Amino acid sequence: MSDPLLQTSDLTCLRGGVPVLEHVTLQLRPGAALILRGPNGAGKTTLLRTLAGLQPPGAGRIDAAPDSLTYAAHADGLKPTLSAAENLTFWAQIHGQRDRTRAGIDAALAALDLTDLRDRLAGQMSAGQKRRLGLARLLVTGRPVWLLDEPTVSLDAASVALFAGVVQAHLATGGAALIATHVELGLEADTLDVSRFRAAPGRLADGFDEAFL
Ligand SMILES: Nc1ncnc2c1ncn2[C@@H]1O[C@H](COP(=O)(O)OP(=O)(O)OP(=O)(O)O)[C@@H](O)[C@H]1O
Repeated sequence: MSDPLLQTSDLTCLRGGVPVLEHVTLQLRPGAALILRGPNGAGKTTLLRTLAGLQPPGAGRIDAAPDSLTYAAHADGLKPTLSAAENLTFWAQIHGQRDRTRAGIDAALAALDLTDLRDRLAGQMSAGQKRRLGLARLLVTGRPVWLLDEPTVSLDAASVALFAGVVQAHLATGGAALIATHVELGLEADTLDVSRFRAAPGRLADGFDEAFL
């Protein structure tokens, strides 16, 4: 069996400096998707943010190759005054994919059914179109592990199916995905209910840095 692309052991995840999850142990191997479940407030976003490096763990380990993770958060994170193609070019460049060709950008647009909107400013797109463009960014990062927080928000049924196909194709090429979602994506994947890692009511972690609210 191939080595995991992402592995945590005994991880404590903090929010606002207070432990939300404790003893999180998971593995993600090439070709695998893991669906994160749990009621509102259970800690799915907190776990993804911690894995993405947006806040330091309170304890435990995260093992992944350098620059192997990319995070698609609740917000689309688009530049409204750039076109769809310009947004993807920008995103490819900040992920060090400077040689990403026009064909690569166009392929990402096509995968999310955005070819006709190639030159449309992101700020002039509908909510679902913006979300599809936000998801197309994943394809130009060159990163194998996708951390996805409610990726299907604003998507209609056809777009949910389209996106599920994009994830499936990513897995088929040896990628992996950790997906927090309340929606059934139809992927062959294990599920993990983060409620089982709920931390005991806690106090502010030692050395808490307010930069990580
Ligand atoms: N900035 C913050 N400071 C302190 N606590 C926070 C902060 N953001 C979220 N929390 C708390 O952390 C806990 C976990 O929130 P989180 O956003 O990870 O849940 P979730 O499982 O993603 O929920 P949902 O399904 O609603 O998206 C919640 O109790 C929430 O109120």
